[in-house]
Amino acid sequence: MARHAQDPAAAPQADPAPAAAAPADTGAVTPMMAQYLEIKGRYPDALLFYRMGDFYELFFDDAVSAAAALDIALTKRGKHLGQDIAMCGVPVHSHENYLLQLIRKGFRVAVCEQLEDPAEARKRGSKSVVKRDVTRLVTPGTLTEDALLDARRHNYLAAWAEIRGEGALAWLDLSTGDFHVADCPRAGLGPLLARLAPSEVLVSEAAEDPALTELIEEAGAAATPLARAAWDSEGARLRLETLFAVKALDAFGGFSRAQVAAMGGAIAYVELTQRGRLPLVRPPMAEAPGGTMRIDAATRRNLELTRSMSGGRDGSLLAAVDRSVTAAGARLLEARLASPSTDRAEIADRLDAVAALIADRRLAEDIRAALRRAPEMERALSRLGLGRGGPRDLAAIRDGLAQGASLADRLGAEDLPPRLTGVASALEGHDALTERLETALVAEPPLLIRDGGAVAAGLDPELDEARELRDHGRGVIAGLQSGYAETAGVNALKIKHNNVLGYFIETSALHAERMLKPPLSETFIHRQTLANAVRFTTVELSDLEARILNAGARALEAEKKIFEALCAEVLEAAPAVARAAKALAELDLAAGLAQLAVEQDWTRPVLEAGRAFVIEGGRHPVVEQALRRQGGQAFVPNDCDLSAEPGEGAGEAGEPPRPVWLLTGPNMAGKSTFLRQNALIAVLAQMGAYVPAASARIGVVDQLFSRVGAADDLARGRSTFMVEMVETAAILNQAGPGALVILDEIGRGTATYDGLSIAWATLEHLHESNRCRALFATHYHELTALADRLPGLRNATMAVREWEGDVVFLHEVRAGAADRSYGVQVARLAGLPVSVVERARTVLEALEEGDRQGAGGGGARAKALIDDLPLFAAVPAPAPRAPAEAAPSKLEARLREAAPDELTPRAALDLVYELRAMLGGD
Ligand SMILES: Nc1ncnc2c1ncn2[C@@H]1O[C@H](COP(=O)(O)OP(=O)(O)OP(=O)(O)O)[C@@H](O)[C@H]1O
Repeated sequence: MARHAQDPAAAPQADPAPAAAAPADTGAVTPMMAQYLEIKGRYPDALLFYRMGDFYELFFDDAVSAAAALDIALTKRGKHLGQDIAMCGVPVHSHENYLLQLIRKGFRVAVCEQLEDPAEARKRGSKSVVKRDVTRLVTPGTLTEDALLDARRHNYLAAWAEIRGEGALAWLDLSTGDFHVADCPRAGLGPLLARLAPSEVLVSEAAEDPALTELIEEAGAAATPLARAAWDSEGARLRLETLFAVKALDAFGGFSRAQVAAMGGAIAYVELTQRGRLPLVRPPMAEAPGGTMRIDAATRRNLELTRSMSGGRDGSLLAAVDRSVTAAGARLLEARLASPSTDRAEIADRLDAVAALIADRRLAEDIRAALRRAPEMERALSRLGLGRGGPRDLAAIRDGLAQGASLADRLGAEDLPPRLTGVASALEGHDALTERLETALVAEPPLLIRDGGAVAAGLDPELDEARELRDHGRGVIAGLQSGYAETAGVNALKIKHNNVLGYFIETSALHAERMLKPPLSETFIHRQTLANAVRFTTVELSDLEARILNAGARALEAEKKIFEALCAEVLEAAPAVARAAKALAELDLAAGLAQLAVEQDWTRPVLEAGRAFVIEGGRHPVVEQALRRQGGQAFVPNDCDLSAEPGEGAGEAGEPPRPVWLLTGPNMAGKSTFLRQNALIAVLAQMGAYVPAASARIGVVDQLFSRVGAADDLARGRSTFMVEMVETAAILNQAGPGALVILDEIGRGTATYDGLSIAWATLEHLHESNRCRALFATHYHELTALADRLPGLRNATMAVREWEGDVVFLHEVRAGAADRSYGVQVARLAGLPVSVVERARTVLEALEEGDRQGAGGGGARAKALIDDLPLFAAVPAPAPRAPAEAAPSKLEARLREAAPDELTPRAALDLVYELRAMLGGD
């Protein structure tokens, strides 16, 4: 629990609390309160952490909000303009935890520090206030502390700009320096945010667009408006050129005005929050349009790419494929998985690296062993860049580079594909810096430089001497004592210490005689004569004393100087160090994917130019691993061929392509699993991983869509069915020929016939208009008849066997259509009461019988059955629906619009014929 700075001991060095010295009700404002209000006035949207000695204090409304959010005591202190001042505080030494809680709850925090020693302030007069100012504005997107970050995830700050209808998104991880930008029209913002999952998104204040804010918040990020001036593309260009110390930004490639504005907005915000300290940002990388597979938010959720449905990492594809041993490797894996490539050369390059490490298992093992010992360099470097680093960050760079160098040696001896030779060369050439850090730092330095003991012995004679004095002052004095005894020829001479004189030389009155006379009196200076002892000092002794007293502070000063010099040297080499850090991440990723492929028996996919999609023996990576963990049934592999162009498929030459599969089969038979596994195989293949299949041949997928009969989205006030339809509409409007679409039980959220009709029309649209590769699972068996009419449609079904009235799932996908649903059997497996299952079975039989007899008969029969059974007969019949609720039939509508008075006999007869025809039948 945070204590409160109310007792004077808690804030020994601080000046009086804001109102403590204020006459309680005169309304006068103390100088300190004036300072507080002035600073707070500049940060109206943030909680102000106002430093007072060992505490950060919060006042007024800030205190009320923070005390509630942190569950700490809220107190009162003094008055301001006649009102009590609310106050609460958190200790400086443990403030990070509180900071994190506040940021998670959506607050921003301005950290206001004391910029001078309180003693300095006192020199200006007893009433003067310690100088203070905000040194940092802490927001979700600008965190750099390890304690506040998830090591295995990026923490992106994104900025979206729009100039004359052209949009762009820039994203920056301040904790690693990664900086990217891409064209991003408003319509593409949702999917891109879903991919990046930034924690904060900056938009122009001028936009004032609630829909935009809603979109950002839906992506789980905080939306932060930024003044219009920050986005001006010319100002932004200058800001970027200054940051990267280049004459023209073009040095990094051509950027559109919107891209420059977005990048400039992000950097302006960083400058604002870091109070002018320029972070170590890597030169921006522009993402080529269409360079990655487009996957929207709903698809990501559905396929559980990086998060499972329940929101955590467990159960996601990411968790199932992560074999990385470093945090940077894990971050790279997530970034790749979230944005599979569409560039075949790039994919092949990545796969070559994985293949090489599968071929040489020894090498892969050695790499992983070395990486386990390599500390996090990216975040250490970024903290050093922001002046927030410590000795341990330097040690991380030292050890990371050292591991890198030994890895480079190991890799250099092998014949490797380009990506791995590139890694090796990025890891070479840091020897001078590594050696420098090795000689300068102790093996395990402390977290903070002010703790002392970071710099190794033997580096700096001045530091060594100061430490010697600090730690062994007594020994040095003892050495001096024996020297003096010899010089004076007085064995009984002692060096002693008291609080009045400090160190002094003491001898008996008898021996003192000689020392009071020349030549000894030139060395020994008389200080005090007591009854039977005389005390002396020497210039050397008082000098030594002063040095012993200051030794601790001097040692620390010397360490700080060396630390700063080392930081400067590391920052000088920052771009190369950052490249080495990236290279280690790349190596970790490749070695992890190789490990995964070997361990899970995965295969290298073949990426093609056309629209093939031939998977043999495909498996679902997450379900398969879950089944294996449970130790029960093995996963049943299944083939899939959605190839869309003649000659691409696995079948006989001349067989027409059937890119759309309609999958039927009972509940629980494995339809959803099959659908998803094929999408996941495409994602894995294009991120550059091996895939869970016996073989896979895939024409690059540029858009991936997946929809499941949706869950309610009550937060947005949409019903299940509405969500499902909105999402389906998005697919039908967007999916192009390169898309892969997965639709699971579309239409199930409404009445049977409406659902069936919608599913029907959707399937036809996919086949006729979108002409993409698609998998469509349904319970509407009626749809299977479409295979006769749509040449690109193939019926497939999940095989089951019936055994003693129960259904046994074989999990095999076969050609053809399911004959029935087995829903009742599945209900029985699920443990529905026997009476209910039996009743359901009877009702089902009646309905099926009715169906065979024609539409009306079934209903009548079911009604008769219901009447038969007391259980159901006891339930009162539902009240008849109000006529207004029922939509008028065509017949009724036609009749209603007829005006009898105006009809000629002939027209009336025609109307009768017309109505009779509408009625249908014989
Ligand atoms: N190929 C397979 N091999 C082994 N087990 C499988 C396979 N496919 C699915 N299963 C098992 O069957 C369970 C149900 O699968 P899934 O949810 O895909 O069925 P479904 O047909 O979509 O069901 P519903 O229609 O009720 O949604 C899975 O959780 C898994 O345990």
